Amino acid sequence: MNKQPRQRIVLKVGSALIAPDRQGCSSRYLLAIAQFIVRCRAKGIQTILVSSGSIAAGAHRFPLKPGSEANSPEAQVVLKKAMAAAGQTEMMATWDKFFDFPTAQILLTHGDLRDRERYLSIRETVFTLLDHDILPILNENDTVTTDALKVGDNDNLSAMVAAAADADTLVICSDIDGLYNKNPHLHSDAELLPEVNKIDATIYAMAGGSHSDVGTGGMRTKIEAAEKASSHGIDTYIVNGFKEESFNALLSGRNPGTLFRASETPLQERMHWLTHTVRAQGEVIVTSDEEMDSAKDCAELSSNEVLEVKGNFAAGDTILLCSDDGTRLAKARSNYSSRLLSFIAEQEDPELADSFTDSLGGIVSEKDIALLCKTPQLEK
Ligand SMILES: Nc1ncnc2c1ncn2[C@@H]1O[C@H](COP(=O)(O)OP(=O)(O)O)[C@@H](O)[C@H]1O
Ligand SMILES: N[C@@H](CCC(=O)OP(=O)(O)O)C(=O)O
Repeated sequence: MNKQPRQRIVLKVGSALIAPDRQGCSSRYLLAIAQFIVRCRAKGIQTILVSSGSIAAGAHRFPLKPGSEANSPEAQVVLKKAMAAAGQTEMMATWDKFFDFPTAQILLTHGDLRDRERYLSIRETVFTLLDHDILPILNENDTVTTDALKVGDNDNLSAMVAAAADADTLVICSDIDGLYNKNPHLHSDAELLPEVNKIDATIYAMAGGSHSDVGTGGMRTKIEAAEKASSHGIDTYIVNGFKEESFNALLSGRNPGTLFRASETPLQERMHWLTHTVRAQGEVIVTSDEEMDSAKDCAELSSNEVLEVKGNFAAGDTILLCSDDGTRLAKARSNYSSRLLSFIAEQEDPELADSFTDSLGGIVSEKDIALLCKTPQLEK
């Protein structure tokens, strides 16, 4: 489905705004946010909500029983999943009562987003809901997800949703005015950055973690989200969701927080998905003198140039191509499993190795390669 010639906003609302004291959902801050959604829609701006808060909203249903074992990390995870299940319905009911139009719930995990078919299916569902003036409300499906399958924070999730939905703006509503040059909860002289045009290691170095009982990720995950969104041509705002003025400012075209400008050379949808949504299942190390400046160069990779195969991956999984000096060259879908590729790469006779790839095809295909601009391994 093609991008429609209209504005589309993804609004991400953090837990602190939904269930600030973990005593169920509170309408205290949501009214201004709901009004913003209503006013966006009245202006013809399509709106999608990514709402955190199921765990914080459900927490009050699980008072700690005397002598219970709920303090071990494993028990905490189990408890949070149950809180999310109980809190999600309460959270949806709370949003629903603000609107005189229908809402729809979409719960997903990273496992859904990294699978191309499921990703496209989510995309089409969102477009269909928007076409019918229904407000999509998304959250991670915390109850079913596992470490391997989760996105883990709704900042990154909102950026993946914004890219999937071809949005032009992502608004992250937080408990603070925007990105400061250092954590303002620790440094009284911290200064707010109104605009960020380039996200690099200096910007990441400004970000600390969360200080609240309910937030996940702090500023770091918001910058990651802004980086993902920007490279898909999406402007990202971090604003203070506690302040009604933030929403008035946005509606009148002013920036109330920090604006991360969209890249002027955005990635095309499929390349963006490969770069920012899919996670690599393994690595293929190639000699650093290899020319890897284009997708065509990568697609011409031969098994003789493979130095090492790391991790366990199946044919069709995504891998990182790295050079032996640690530079990340590209992300690509592998046409080989890790076992088969290792077997071929270990052949001492280059002609024999070539004969395998001649009959089985290239290690990666040109259409499934996203170049990574030669980023160092530990950039962030
Ligand atoms: N450089 C920074 N600028 C602003 N906030 C920061 C910074 N570094 C760390 N933080 C913390 O990030 C918090 C916001 O993230 P988080 O607690 O995850 O909330 P949310 O629920 O909105 O996602 C701030 O309240 C602050 O404590
Ligand atoms: N999916 C979780 C929220 C995770 C999250 O990122 O929370 P937050 O930092 O408050 O946006 C929930 O619904 O409780």
